[in-house]
Parts: sequence; structure tokens; C-alpha cells
Amino acid sequence: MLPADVSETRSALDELDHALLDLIARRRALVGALFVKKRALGLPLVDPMREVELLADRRVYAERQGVPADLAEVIFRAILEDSHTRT
Ligand SMILES: C=C(O[C@@H]1C=C(C(=O)O)C=C[C@H]1O)C(=O)O
Repeated sequence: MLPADVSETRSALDELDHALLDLIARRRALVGALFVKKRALGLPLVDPMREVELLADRRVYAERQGVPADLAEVIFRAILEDSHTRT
């Protein structure tokens, strides 16, 4: 049996991870909506320059929050790869 404070901390982590996944689902829905708009306008779905800027921005923002910039880049590269599979 784990001490109560360990179980409570695990529950808090479960809740937080679910919140992160809720945000990812919201982001995916926004990207889907953006792709619909871009298709209607005949714009390229993937924008490499925007992705370079986005990754640089997320690295800076992460560091400000005390999150390693390299971790932020790994996460957002995975997110961008997921966006690419939806084009
Ligand atoms: C979201 C956009 O479209 C694509 C998907 C992106 C994403 O998942 O964040 C970023 C750049 C684009 O390649 C955009 O143009 O801003």
C-alpha cells in the first residue's frame, strides 16, 4: 500500500495529464479548422517558415516557464508531425 500523499500526487498527475490531452485535442480541432480554411483559399497546408517560427517561439516560452527548451521542441515537433499526417 502506497502512502496517501504518494497516491494523491499520482491522482493529481493523472488529472493534469488528462488536461494536457484535452488541450491537444483542442489544438487538433483548431488545426483541422485551419486546414479547411486553407484548402478553401488554395493555400499550402504546410508552412515550413511558420513552423520554424513556432518552434523558436515555443522554445523561448518554455524556458520562461522553467521547462527545458529541448523538451518543448521534441513535443512540438511530434505535434507538427501529427499535423502533417492530416494534410
Ligand atoms: C497551423 C498551421 O498549419 C500547419 C500546421 C501547423 C501546426 O500544427 O501548428 C503549423 C504550421 C503549418 O505547417 C499554420 O499555418 O499556422
